[in-house]
Amino acid sequence: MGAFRKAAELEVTTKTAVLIESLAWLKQFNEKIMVVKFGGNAMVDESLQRAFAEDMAYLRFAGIRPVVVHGGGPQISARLAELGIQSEFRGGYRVTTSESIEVVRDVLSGQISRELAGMIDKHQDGLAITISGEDANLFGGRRRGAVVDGETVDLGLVGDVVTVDPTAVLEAVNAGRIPVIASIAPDLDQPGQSLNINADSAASALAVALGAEKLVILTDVAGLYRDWPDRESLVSIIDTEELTELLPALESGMIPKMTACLEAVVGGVAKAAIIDGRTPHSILVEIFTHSGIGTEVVPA
Ligand SMILES: Nc1ncnc2c1ncn2[C@@H]1O[C@H](COP(=O)(O)OP(=O)(O)O)[C@@H](O)[C@H]1O
Ligand SMILES: CC(=O)N[C@@H](CCC(=O)OP(=O)(O)O)C(=O)O
Repeated sequence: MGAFRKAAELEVTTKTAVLIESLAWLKQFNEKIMVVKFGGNAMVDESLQRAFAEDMAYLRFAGIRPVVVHGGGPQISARLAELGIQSEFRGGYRVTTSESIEVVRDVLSGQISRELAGMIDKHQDGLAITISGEDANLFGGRRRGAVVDGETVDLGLVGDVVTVDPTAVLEAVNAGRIPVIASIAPDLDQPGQSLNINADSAASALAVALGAEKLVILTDVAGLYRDWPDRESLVSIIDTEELTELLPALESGMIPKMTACLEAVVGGVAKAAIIDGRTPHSILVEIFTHSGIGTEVVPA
């Protein structure tokens, strides 16, 4: 009986400590915009998507204003494979043809945005609103290449976000809604043409334009590893100067991801964090505890 009571008391003390630790963060982030990028590799099963939707509702009802930008790389590759089209990545970006851009749009705006919004809406009708980067003048893009082994290579219909009109997103957020955004943009140089935008870089450009307090990127690794794949080399905090030096040594998906964090923080976002989205509710630990998790990028 004594031991049982002690265990119960300890459980209450632990829960109380976690709840009260969140007070500092609830105050800091109250009514602030937080851009959350949900990577395609972090949403590989429905239960992770459901937990993510729950977290977004949690943030919103805790007084924070979350804005979701989602990816869908593995899902786009799967759909292309069904159509007999092979995926090719260069420098972390998908080489995109006029055929594959239609698939990119279909999977991102037509499928994933709707699925995520539907799951968020389960917490309150009309809580989420889907917005594509092609809607309401949200993004304007310009074609870009990638640098591979010191050479610039062509990526086809791939772009950077060069203009952001955040009006529609701000209207949604001010109405208490959670925007769910797909990373595709009209090409400013070629009217009628769409460009495939890496979702990390779209999230970063949007975070800067919105003056977001924080950018959080959910992926399928614990964070940035300095000597990938050495699991002992996880970086917990890095400033923009050190990251600028490290960037040329990075490979594959980490290139757009860390570039996005760097550009967000240089652009005025106070912090950018990369966390493991495969652990359900990891974002709550990142936001509401002192130690956080994953890798945090801060100003130099
Ligand atoms: N230095 C590094 N640190 C962590 N992950 C790395 C690193 N270099 C390459 N990677 C790879 O990058 C992947 C994450 O990028 P990506 O697949 O594009 O994710 P997402 O779909 O979430 O955008 C990791 O799963 C890992 O395989
Ligand atoms: C240009 C480019 O690479 N675009 C990405 C867009 C989706 C994305 O970024 O998805 P993740 O966040 O899951 O990687 C692609 O086609 O895969």
